[in-house]
Parts: sequence; structure tokens; C-alpha cells
Amino acid sequence: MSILSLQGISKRYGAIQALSGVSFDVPPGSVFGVLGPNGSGKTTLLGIVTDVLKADKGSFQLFGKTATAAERRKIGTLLETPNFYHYLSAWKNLEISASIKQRGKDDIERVLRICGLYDRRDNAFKTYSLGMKQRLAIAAALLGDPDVLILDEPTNGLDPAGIAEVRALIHDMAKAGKTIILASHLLDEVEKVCTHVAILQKGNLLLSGPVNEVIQRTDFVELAAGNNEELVRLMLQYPGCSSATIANGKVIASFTANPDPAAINGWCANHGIWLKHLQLRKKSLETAFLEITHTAAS
Ligand SMILES: Nc1ncnc2c1ncn2[C@@H]1O[C@H](COP(=O)(O)OP(=O)(O)OP(=O)(O)O)[C@@H](O)[C@H]1O
Repeated sequence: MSILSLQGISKRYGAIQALSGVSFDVPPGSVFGVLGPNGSGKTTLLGIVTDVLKADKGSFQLFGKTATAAERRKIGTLLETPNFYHYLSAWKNLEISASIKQRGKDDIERVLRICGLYDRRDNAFKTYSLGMKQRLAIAAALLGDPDVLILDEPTNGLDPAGIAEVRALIHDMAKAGKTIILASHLLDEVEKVCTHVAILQKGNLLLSGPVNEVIQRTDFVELAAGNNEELVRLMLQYPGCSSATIANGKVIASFTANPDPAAINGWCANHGIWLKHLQLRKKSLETAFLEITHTAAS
């Protein structure tokens, strides 16, 4: 059973079509990244799922059921950095968050410990670093031990140390069996923390599924020989080689399936070309993503 299942969600703001018939499923235990550039509809989508906004069309189910207040209570959300009181301590701020969520105070110690803030619980919020502030926001989302967390751009505005802190926290929560749905425009974030991804562009869903399946990052090979022009001609005859070009003194060869460097080396030697350089490389996630969005736009 999917944790969240969306069918044909559409939303328009006046002349702007923010979402157009978006459908995908979030499997249990996944860290599901909703990825897309600024303005692609990520926040709108999370707003609909958390009942902050209403869809114009389409439907969705939480835990296999039409979402009611009972299902929503199983979800912790961080849609924007909450307005904590600057002069109050982390503990006091979480007491307020707990009472807004109509939850008791008995969970505050647990969430502060998970987020590594227990030792700083009595310090005023204003004395926290940005990373600690964001971790406190996640602590507030964790009150009541929800099975599912929805986080909108959880590392937004953080420095590398803060980003690493929040990522470590997401990893820990995923290990503890939580399903995490997070919106991000950072490919790096998706690559480092997500198991699944849905890619949005201008409100349209381009792709969704497990990261390794959706974002095909076939290997390519970097080669060099005494005569690179001759090497290009030879590689273009190699079974499964889809392209071979020279860049920066190296021959870059792509293939229809993942290439075997040993077989390439043998093939070249058998054809009288001795390689000076042979390296298997992976297309960066960024290149793969740009290809996906470029293909969709053209
Ligand atoms: N309240 C609103 N009124 C009018 N247009 C809106 C409103 N909220 C969002 N939009 C527009 O809808 C589109 C999708 O916005 P949304 O905030 O959902 O995208 P996003 O992917 O979350 O972007 P970002 O990464 O910048 O947060 C954008 O064109 C945005 O300008």
C-alpha cells in the first residue's frame, strides 16, 4: 500500500497553471524527493497534500484512504521555517508547538534528543545557528512520532555544515522506518538522501520512481591513444557504441548499455591501437537531470 497516492492533481492560480494532472505513488519507507526548479509546483503540491490548499482537479489518498484528520495526524510537516519565539528556549518553543498540535509535553525530550538539541534545550532560540534552527523545526514536525514527514526545502538557506546536519537527521529518520517526502530544487540533495524521486517542470510531472531507475546515468568511457582520430573511427565500430568524440585531448565514448572497459581494451589492441588512457566514468546527476528537462522542453 502506498503512503501517498496522487491521481491527476491540478491547480491553477489565475493565469498560472501551477500543477497539471500530477500522479505518482510514494512507497512506504522511502525518502521521496519532489524535485524541480523554482516555480515548478513543489510547494503547491505539498500544500495540497497537507490540506493547506485545495486542488482544482484530481484526488489523493493517504495510507490508502481519503485523507481525514486522523490520517493527517500521522504526518509531521515542515512547510516553511516556523515562527519560533526568538527569546524563548527550544523547550518552551516546543511546548507551544505541542499545544498548537494538541499534543502533550511528554514527547519534547525525545524529539530534542533525536535532533541533537537536548543539551541546548534551555538556550534561547535566537542563540541557535541556522542548522540548529532548522533541526528544531524538524523536531517540532516529529512531535507525536508521525510515521510520515513532509519537508519543504529542509536545507534551504543553510551553510554546508547545516546541510550536513539536516541530511544526517533525514538519514537517521529513514533508518528508523519513517517515510519522508521532501521538496527540493537541489539535485545533490536528492542524490545524497532520496531513494525515490518525482521530477516536476512547470507543473508537469516528467518522471517518477526509484532514483536509480528514473535517472538513468549510463557509464561512459574516456580513452586516449597515440592517434585519437583513428581511435574515434575504431570506437564507432565497437558493438553498442552510440557516440565517440574528442574533447580536451580525450576520446569520450558513450554506449547503449553499460560498457566493459576490459573488452574495450582488448578490442582496441586487436585492432592495432594501444590505449594510453582508459577510464570508466558516470554521467553526473546534474547532466542526467538537464537531459531529462531539456528533452521535455524541446
Ligand atoms: N498564491 C499564489 N498566487 C499566484 N501564483 C502562485 C501562488 N503560489 C504559487 N504561485 C505560482 O505557482 C507556480 C508554482 O509555485 P510553487 O511555489 O508551488 O513552486 P515551487 O516549485 O515550490 O517553487 P520554489 O522552489 O521557488 O519554492 C509558480 O509559477 C508560482 O509563481
